[in-house]
Amino acid sequence: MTAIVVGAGIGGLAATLSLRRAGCDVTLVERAPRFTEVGAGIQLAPDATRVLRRLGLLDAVAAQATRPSHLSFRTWSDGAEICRYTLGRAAEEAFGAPYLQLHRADLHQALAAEVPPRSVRLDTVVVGIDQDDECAHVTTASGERLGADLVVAADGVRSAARQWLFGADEAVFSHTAAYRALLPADEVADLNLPDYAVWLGPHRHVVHYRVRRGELLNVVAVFRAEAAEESWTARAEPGEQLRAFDGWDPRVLSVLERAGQVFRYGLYTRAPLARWTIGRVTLLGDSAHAMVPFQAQGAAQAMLDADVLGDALTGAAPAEVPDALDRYARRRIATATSVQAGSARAGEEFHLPDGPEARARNARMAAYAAEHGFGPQATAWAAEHGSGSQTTK
Ligand SMILES: Cc1cc2nc3c(=O)[nH]c(=O)nc-3n(C[C@H](O)[C@H](O)[C@H](O)COP(=O)(O)OP(=O)(O)OC[C@H]3O[C@@H](n4cnc5c(N)ncnc54)[C@H](O)[C@@H]3O)c2cc1C
Repeated sequence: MTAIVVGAGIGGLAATLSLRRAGCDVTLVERAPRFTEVGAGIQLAPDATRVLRRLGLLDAVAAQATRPSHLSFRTWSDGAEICRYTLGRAAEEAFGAPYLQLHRADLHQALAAEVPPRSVRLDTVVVGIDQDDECAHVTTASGERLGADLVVAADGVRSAARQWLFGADEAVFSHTAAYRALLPADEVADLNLPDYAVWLGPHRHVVHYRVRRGELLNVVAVFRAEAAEESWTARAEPGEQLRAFDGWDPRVLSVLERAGQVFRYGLYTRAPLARWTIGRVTLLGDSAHAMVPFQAQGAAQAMLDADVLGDALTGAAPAEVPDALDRYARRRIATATSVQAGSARAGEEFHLPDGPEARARNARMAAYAAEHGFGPQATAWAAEHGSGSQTTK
């Protein structure tokens, strides 16, 4: 079985490894001249770290990561704790895999290191995908045509493949933007910050957690915005983010003040699709289900796609590829779509203005944490997939 994967982000790399594990000969095509992952921190919930374990990469990734003991939700103005959700060893025992926080580049490198260089075509832009009964093809900007039994389009939130397959829907601006920065953790040691906290305020929130074995503090401030470009490398004006957080808990302001380089990122989504697959071609990752990051699940869902795709192709003959891709999409669409909706809802809940609705939200969260210990997303996921040492299957 041969496969072409378009896009070497976290989704495309995980798909390449999962397909290789299923016995496919994979060519990974990426437009960038070298493997890169910009941005800062990423959180991997147990659904994603179970996939890393299946790929044989959990130990290597965990060695670069931090494992928070809990997530603390706080109020914006005085920092009072609304509730805390258990993570750490208790979550690992309950869900059969750890909750990890790490630098995106560390995750990307761990995945990329497992792809043999002869399987990779860098600096190669895909400009078209077509297929017949026997074969799927990609056409590159230099006019080359590559063929395989299947093509996986993991080309991100701005996916062109999605438009070629399903028509002209565009990435949609979520009217939220994220300021992000990385600080040496010892520069903020005097603030006694919780290791992992979400500070909820009117129309905005701040998240921080530690990466690189705790040496760096990753800070993300999210707020409503009229417009913002989708770029990991656009710098924010100095002080721009501070004005937006006037009156916040002094610890949050101190962190934002000490952040040297701040980057601004507009958050875009794609509408849910009823189908991801046509014949021998399928979408995977953000191209299929880009979502706002308020449940930290975009990359996790891409990795779950990759895992299920590999299983669907295991033992399939080339003639069975369309059926196998259908099985993959049927197993993934409902969950990914519900996580997309849940992430959008989390944003609305996080950004309530001060008043009765925000107080009711706080009371709900505190009651939930007191009863379950874990957050609602983790509890729902365990109910769907089973907990303990079972696999994701
Ligand atoms: C601020 C923020 C915080 C986040 N935090 C988390 C988190 O904590 N946990 C989590 O699970 N998720 C998180 N996410 C979501 C996560 O980053 C994405 O869901 C994930 O990176 C998507 O991976 P992907 O491989 O699908 O797409 P991408 O990473 O966008 O990769 C697409 C690749 O395709 C290549 N490409 C595109 N077009 C072509 C073409 N025509 N030819 C060849 N190559 C092409 C691109 O160069 C790129 O390398 C966050 C997102 C944001 C914005």
